[in-house]
Amino acid sequence: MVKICCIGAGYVGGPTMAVIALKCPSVQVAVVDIAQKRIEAWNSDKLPIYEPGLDDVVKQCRGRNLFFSTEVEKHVGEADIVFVSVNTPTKTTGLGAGKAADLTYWESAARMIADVSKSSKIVVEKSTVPVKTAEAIEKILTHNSKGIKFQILSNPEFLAEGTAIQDLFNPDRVLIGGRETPEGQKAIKALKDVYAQWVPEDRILTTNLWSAELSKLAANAFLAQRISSVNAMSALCEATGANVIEVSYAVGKDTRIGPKFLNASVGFGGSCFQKDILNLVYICECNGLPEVAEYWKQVIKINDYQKNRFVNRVVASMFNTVAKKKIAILGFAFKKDTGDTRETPAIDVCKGLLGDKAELSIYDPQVTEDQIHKDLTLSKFDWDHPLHLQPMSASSSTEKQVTVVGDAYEAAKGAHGLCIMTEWDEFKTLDYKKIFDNMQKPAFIFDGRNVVNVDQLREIGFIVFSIGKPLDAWLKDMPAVA
Ligand SMILES: NC(=O)c1ccc[n+]([C@@H]2O[C@H](COP(=O)([O-])OP(=O)(O)OC[C@H]3O[C@@H](n4cnc5c(N)ncnc54)[C@H](O)[C@@H]3O)[C@@H](O)[C@H]2O)c1
Ligand SMILES: O=c1ccn([C@@H]2O[C@H](COP(=O)(O)OP(=O)(O)O[C@H]3O[C@H](CO)[C@@H](O)[C@H](O)[C@H]3O)[C@@H](O)[C@H]2O)c(=O)[nH]1
Repeated sequence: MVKICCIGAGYVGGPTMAVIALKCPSVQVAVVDIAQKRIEAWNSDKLPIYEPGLDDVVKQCRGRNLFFSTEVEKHVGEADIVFVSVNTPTKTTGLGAGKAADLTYWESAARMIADVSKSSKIVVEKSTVPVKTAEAIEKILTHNSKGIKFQILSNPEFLAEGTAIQDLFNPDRVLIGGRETPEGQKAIKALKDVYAQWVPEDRILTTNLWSAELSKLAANAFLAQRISSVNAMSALCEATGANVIEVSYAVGKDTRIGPKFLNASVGFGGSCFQKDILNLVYICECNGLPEVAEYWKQVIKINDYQKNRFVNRVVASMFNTVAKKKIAILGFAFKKDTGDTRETPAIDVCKGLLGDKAELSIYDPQVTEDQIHKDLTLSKFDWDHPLHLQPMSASSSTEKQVTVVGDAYEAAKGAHGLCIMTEWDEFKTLDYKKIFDNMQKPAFIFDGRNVVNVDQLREIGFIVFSIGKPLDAWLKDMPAVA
């Protein structure tokens, strides 16, 4: 029986290994982590992450051929294939701070693999890493390997949160990079055999190591660039009277461009796009390519511009001050169908409004009160470390200005304005007349996700701002400069 061990029971390690266990009943899969609470949650009825379809997959194989454990060394020692799916945050100090990937967790995992291994292993990079990381990992593994042979593969993950199970069941492609030696090719085949149990052969791509590592950064940069492109257009739409929904539909009808990933928004969030582009920028700079670095940096600059523009629009519309005004925040997760708040644009928007002394009432169907308070006090990039290494307590000043409530109506009660930060389906069907009746007047809605029906809300009496849509007269008279 092939034994797989995955180091890192997070958003990638957990769902990916659960699907491998489901689709390959003859493979034994152990997912290990240093975070005891996370492992306890994986072994309980309340899994540590919310992901549609995940509960069902875990229930089918947990205890059969899927195990979650803190016995990291034991399971690594026994495995034939070791996936490494640990955090690769942006460095906050030292060389490359603010851009380069921090490989501390990866390196410590690699050293541990080298220390505990008594048999040859395939080590798979599942985390997103800078191109050429495999070379460094190889050095660490072979330095102390007591004659044991390790083959390194790059197998980046392309799942998106909220659709992870669907993406894993039916991936656009699985990418496996390895050494071009006979041993490297043998290792590629062993991993390919695992995926081939459910992924059609023509969707399993094999490349050299560096192409696989770089393709992951490239794919995220291309995806994020589409969003920044449409968001840049949204600003121009607001200035000219064009409607970004119509523009992106017309643009996406060109089969060379395609319709997906062209939704204008308050900005992209999530644990990957910004981190991976910063990483790409740093690699370009290190390789003497400042023009290429500058090109990709612009994707992040437009994203920051979009979030600032949104805050300025809120404040400028409300007579240039939100001090002591209640503002409802609907949605805090970085996208719908997840409780994940890493790099969510809601954090920047809330911090911007708190800076202008607003009082926020926040509702999200999946994000806990604790998480929201923590997010509003954590420093940039601190979130991307194992849980027990993150600061725990929220600051009392934020706690005074922020309340977290259990539904959208409560959040909006008595508020001057309402901001939609996540495109949860339930926000499309709220009783906006009831919300309007319970708000201060004039009542404002700022839709950062284009989910509301602007005409209907204007008829009810709201002043409505929806990203990239023609502005109503009130907003035209109150220009917001980013
Ligand atoms: N989240 C996504 O959608 C996504 C998609 C594709 C790729 N990725 C990449 O995958 C990697 C993991 O991302 P994630 O979202 O799953 O992160 P995560 O924070 O949810 O999970 C990482 C886990 O690794 C554990 N860990 C860290 N060091 C460890 C060690 N030495 N031994 C054992 N466990 C250790 C942490 O405790 C944590 O539970 C990152 O490189 C990320 O860029 C993420
Ligand atoms: O048209 C769009 C599409 C997305 N978004 C936003 O972009 C962010 C990222 O969304 P998405 O890509 O769907 O989720 P992630 O889970 O971050 O997945 C991305 O990042 C993962 C981690 O690397 C990759 O594996 C995935 O392929 C890649 O899509 C979210 O804030 C979305 O709201 C938009 O604003 N407009």
